[in-house]
Amino acid sequence: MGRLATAYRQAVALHREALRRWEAARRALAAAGPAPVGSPELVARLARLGGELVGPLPGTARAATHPVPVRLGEATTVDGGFPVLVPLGAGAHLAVDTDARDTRVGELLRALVVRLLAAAPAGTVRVAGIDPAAFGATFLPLRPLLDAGVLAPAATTVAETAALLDAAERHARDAQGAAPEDRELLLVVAASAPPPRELARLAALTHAGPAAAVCVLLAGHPAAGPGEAPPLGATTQLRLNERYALVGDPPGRPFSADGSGLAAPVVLDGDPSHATVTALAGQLAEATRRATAVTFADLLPARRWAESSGAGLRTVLGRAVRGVRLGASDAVPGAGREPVTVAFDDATPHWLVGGRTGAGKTVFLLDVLYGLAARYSPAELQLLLLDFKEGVSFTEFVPTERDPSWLPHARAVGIESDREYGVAVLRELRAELTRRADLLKRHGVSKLADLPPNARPPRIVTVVDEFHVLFAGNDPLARQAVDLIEELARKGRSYGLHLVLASQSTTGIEALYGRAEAIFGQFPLRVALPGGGGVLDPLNDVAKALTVGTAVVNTAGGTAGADTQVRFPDAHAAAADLAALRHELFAARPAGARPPAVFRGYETPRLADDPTWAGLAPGAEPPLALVGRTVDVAGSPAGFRLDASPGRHLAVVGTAASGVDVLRSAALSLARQHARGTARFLLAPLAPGTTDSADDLAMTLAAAGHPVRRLDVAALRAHLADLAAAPDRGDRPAAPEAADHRTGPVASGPAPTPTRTYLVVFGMDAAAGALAATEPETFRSGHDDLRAVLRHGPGRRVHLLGWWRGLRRLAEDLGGSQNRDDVACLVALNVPAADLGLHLGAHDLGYAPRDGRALLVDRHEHRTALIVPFVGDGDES
Ligand SMILES: Nc1ncnc2c1ncn2[C@@H]1O[C@H](COP(=O)(O)OP(=O)(O)OP(=O)(O)O)[C@@H](O)[C@H]1O
Repeated sequence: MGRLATAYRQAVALHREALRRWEAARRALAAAGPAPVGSPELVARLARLGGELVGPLPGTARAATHPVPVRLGEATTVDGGFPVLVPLGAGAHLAVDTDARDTRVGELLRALVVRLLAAAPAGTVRVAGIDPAAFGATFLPLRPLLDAGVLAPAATTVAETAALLDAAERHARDAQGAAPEDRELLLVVAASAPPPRELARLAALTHAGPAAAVCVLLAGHPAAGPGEAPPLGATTQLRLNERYALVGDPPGRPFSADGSGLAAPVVLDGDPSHATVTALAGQLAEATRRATAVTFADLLPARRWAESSGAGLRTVLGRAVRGVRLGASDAVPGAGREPVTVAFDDATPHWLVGGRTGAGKTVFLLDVLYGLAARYSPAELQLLLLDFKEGVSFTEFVPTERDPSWLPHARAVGIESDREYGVAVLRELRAELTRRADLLKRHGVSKLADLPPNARPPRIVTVVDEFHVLFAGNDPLARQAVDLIEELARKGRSYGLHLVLASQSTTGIEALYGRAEAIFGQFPLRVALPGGGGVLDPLNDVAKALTVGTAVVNTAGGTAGADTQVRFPDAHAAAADLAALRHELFAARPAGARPPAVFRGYETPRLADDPTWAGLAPGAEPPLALVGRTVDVAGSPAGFRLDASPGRHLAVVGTAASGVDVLRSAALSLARQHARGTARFLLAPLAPGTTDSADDLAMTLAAAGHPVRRLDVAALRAHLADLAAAPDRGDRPAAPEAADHRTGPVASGPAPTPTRTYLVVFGMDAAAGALAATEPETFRSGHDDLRAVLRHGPGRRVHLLGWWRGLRRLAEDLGGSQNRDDVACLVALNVPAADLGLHLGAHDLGYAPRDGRALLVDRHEHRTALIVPFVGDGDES
């Protein structure tokens, strides 16, 4: 009877008090005059008013620094009900004697979580759940909050609980050291009591005070005497009976004078609706996204090109993500603002970047490159950019038709690079390393940083995207690439040469077996993007929970504990800003700056577009037969000088139809180096389907004023005999053929005398039968004549340009591979590398035949190079 009477008195008193405050606040609000709806002033006033009556307005409570009143249910009295609010937040906790397997407790806990989250500004409360008894089921209805990143997956095992407590204790320590406005509240919700050890740690958190910014909601904690459960500090205790909850005195705001708590029984609030949870999660996710968004502008320095690369290069990657790791693989990210800076210097000379496809690797690299390019002038920094995937990672740094600007730091850019191109770039770098070693020696110093500023060359950052392609396979090329990378990684630090190797898979690269440690040991800075945990130590699993737009940066070779989680901006989304910066840097480029050398693996170069072709003019001696572009850093012309040495002929070998184009390029480029009418072309389209090409070529040559004649097999045979027998005939045209294709003005004047003869045979192998036959009178075969022409022709200004569809046929025509020097210039198309090696007597050619590529071999010059042959479209005239 006494208890009921007390409850009644308390209820009436609470009602009166509430009415009194309401009235006072209403009057105060009115007296203060009107405030515009939505104004911060009105919000602040309402917040004060609301906070005093029923709890804070949504999104305004500073629960990270002060307890805030949160409703937990309704007290029932004979006069009716009234809401019961208890203080929760930093330093104010709640315990229930029953665990969440009682549905009322689960519902209450969820309601409190939702209310606290709703009350505080977005991003200032994070929630971590412990639920050993129900294996996390208590938190399932809050799933949208998990997706929004404010709730961590529940700890259900002892290990997970211990890890969570580690994190919570770390959080408490950090918060105690942080300014109040920087604190975030960690709400630890135990749906059932963990084992005694962990329970004791949880209890200790309730004694840590408000500065620790922790709030504990602990269910299944009987408010029993000492010894049975660790005592809790600053905690409102709830006891459940069959129908009601009895609410103990809240810390600092007791209901009773004697410690007996609220005298009225309380009906606890039920679950928040799913719609409420979803809406809240949506708001929080959006607010978190906005609060933590990092923009491209965050990466840029206040002034362009203001920094010196003497001691190294630095740039801002993004912002640190402040997060509590809550278990083996989970993190609840918080909104960090501190910029994360990374460097290429003595401590972190090279970087290894990992991330699955679509993880944001390209974006990350663009962020880094623009960040560096904005800070350092081209005199301080140069870039070599190699991309081995299909894509457009670095295209924006090179001039295009649409945008002729380029990044002035870029020296060479490879897009969809060939491995051979990659190796060529690495070779250039090694040559640079040697040059720098000499430079350092001359100045008597041991590293770039010690050179006087006026003698110091720029640091060079080489980025290799999808580097596993470069090392793919176990062929000589892969081994060369690995050797070069190892040397550059080892020595680059002192010489200002820095490497960034990025890949979706950094393991299982055969060419690296046994050497990965030695090589990657030189890459102390590791960047793990989503799916890129392979670049970290196997024991370091921080990268597991990464989402696109975040990365783990580790400065200790991936070892756990040296990690910073960073959020970086989406460079793709800021394309306009990037372009603006690029144009700004382009406009500021030094006088005489040259665009980067560009290699586009997908490109099919045309003779007519080639700068070397454009520069060809009559009178070149010896003339150059252009066939394509070399796969090297400069994209240098691929061709052969046809001088007077025996064997200066061209054999194009392979079944690929591009053989026709190669011959065409060679013939047209040669023609361009002769004055009108001074070169004679004998065209023999012997392989099926080559007649049109030969006719087309004939017309173009004739239009350029050169005498042209079409030959069939018999005529070829006859001409070979003629050319072999009459040493001086090469200089003169045979009478009837000279005017065959003459057109235009040339026909009107006296014809100049051709000084060279080019015999262009489309499908030399088709003539094998005819050449094998012996002349009855002379006993000479066509092969005898051919071989005589091959040996003596160049001396008489006669050169053969032939396409053989098989290597064996070529060898037979030459009379065995011992005569291989008789045709010293070779363009091998789709010829198996082993056969080619055998023919050339060369091992380890490192050539893999593929579309759009050929191997150029000049036996006289000991030159072997991968080339991209020209394709013809008849535009060269
Ligand atoms: N910081 C970021 N914030 C938001 N979105 C991002 C961020 N970084 C990348 N993305 C998005 O992720 C997608 C993939 O990015 P990106 O092209 O860089 O991936 P990648 O790892 O290079 O993929 P791939 O290897 O397949 O080319 C893009 O749509 C990009 O807009």
